[in-house]
Amino acid sequence: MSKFIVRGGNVLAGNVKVSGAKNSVLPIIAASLLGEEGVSIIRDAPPLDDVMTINKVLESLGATVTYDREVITVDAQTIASCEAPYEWVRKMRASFLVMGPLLTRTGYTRISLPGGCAIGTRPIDQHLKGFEAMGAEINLGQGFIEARSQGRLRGAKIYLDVASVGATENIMMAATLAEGTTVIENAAKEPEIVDLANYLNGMGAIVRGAGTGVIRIEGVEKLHGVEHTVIPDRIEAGTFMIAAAATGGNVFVEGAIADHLGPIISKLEEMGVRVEIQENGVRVMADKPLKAVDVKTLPYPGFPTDMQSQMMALLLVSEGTSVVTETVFENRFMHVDQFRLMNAEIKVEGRSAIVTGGAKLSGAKVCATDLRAGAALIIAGLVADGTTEVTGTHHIDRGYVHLAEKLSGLGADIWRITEGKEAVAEKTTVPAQEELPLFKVQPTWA
Ligand SMILES: CC(=O)N[C@H]1[C@@H](OP(=O)(O)OP(=O)(O)OC[C@H]2O[C@@H](n3ccc(=O)[nH]c3=O)[C@H](O)[C@@H]2O)O[C@H](CO)[C@@H](O)[C@@H]1O
Ligand SMILES: C=C(OP(=O)(O)O)C(=O)O
Repeated sequence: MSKFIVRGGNVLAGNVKVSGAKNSVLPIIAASLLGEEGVSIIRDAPPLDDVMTINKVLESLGATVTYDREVITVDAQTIASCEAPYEWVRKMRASFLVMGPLLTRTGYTRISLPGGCAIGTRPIDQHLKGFEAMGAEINLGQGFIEARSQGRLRGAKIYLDVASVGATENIMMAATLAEGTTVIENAAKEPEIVDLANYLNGMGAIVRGAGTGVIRIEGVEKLHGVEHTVIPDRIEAGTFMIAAAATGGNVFVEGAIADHLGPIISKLEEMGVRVEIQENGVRVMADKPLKAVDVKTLPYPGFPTDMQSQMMALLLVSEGTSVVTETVFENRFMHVDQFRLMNAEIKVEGRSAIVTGGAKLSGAKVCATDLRAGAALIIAGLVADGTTEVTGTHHIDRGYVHLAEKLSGLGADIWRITEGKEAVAEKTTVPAQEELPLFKVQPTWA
């Protein structure tokens, strides 16, 4: 049992460095399964629990994965299994991203169904629709999804009913080794999609249009390992920017790419925060009372759902009433009840939350109901009177590297207690690899 203890009242100041993006590195590691020749080297890979989990998935498939000081190497020349086990897939939805690479490389895959999770039901129909359009046969049963193709997948035109990040990535990866051209319409445009496309192109794929609503992929026969540096995490950057603004601070967020943070910068400026864009990062300065603003989450380049709860924490201490509308996930207001424990006044009406600003937040015992809710509660703790204890730290460890140390470096009074001791989890190594059978899976059509 572990928890963060935050004593509110300190103004954040100084410099904080952003780690590599969780939502880039996870699909990139999955894409490494496409490398039939050579080894991939992935730099700026953050030491997150999610990264360790996907590495375990790859190891369970027979790839050799090493992790050392934010550098991952993946040797996927030999694949021993096409089945991603429940043990790992249940821990993290992004494990499902191995389906596209495995299916296109070997013609068969069986993956445990990723469960629904706290923030919404999160169906995978668009991923499956894409694979089917490319000629795969899909079977569901006993908690697994099985996909097989007779011969190589075939390029197809696929219109996504929702601009799903995961479906765009999975289909894009599957299309790299398909026969002919695949066109994904209404594709997601997130910077992480562009990072993945760059990685795939480095492996020898031909992907064009990533970052726009139409992505075109020409299938090739074979891909190889490549060296790649992951982009900085825009959500982590945004979290520090909001923490700085909430405390009336002056913080330089090193590595933040302003182009990826458009809606966050705009909203902060509307509220009266000064944001200075520099070559290697973004400075946030808040030296006067902040104004309430309305926020609506949307797919990129709209306001990210992954920043909604942190933004709500900031709106709680701004002047006036704000309306926060969540359009991406149907159940992403669970932090509201936790904020209420801290004396917040928030009314939820359907997909909108009406936030009464000017709250005198008071420290309380609260629980992180998901990853970003955890960060938001810590931000609220930074400005609350007294002490806040945040449990549910396993959610936070999925997506933030050394959060307590980074905030302490900015002057926050925050520490972590693990099993009664003052400690901070260090996660820099992948647990020892279990013995795996080393036979090579051949494509079903070979
Ligand atoms: C590892 C990763 O990159 N995670 C991010 C990714 O999640 P993820 O890729 O799971 O999110 P999606 O973009 O797929 O989901 C967006 C919406 O589409 C719906 N949907 C999705 C797929 C599908 O087949 N059918 C369907 O209806 C979902 O239920 C949701 O309402 O994008 C989300 C939206 O920006 C972020 O919050 C997550 O942090
Ligand atoms: C929802 C998130 O991630 P995931 O899709 O990995 O659950 C997130 O990063 O906030």
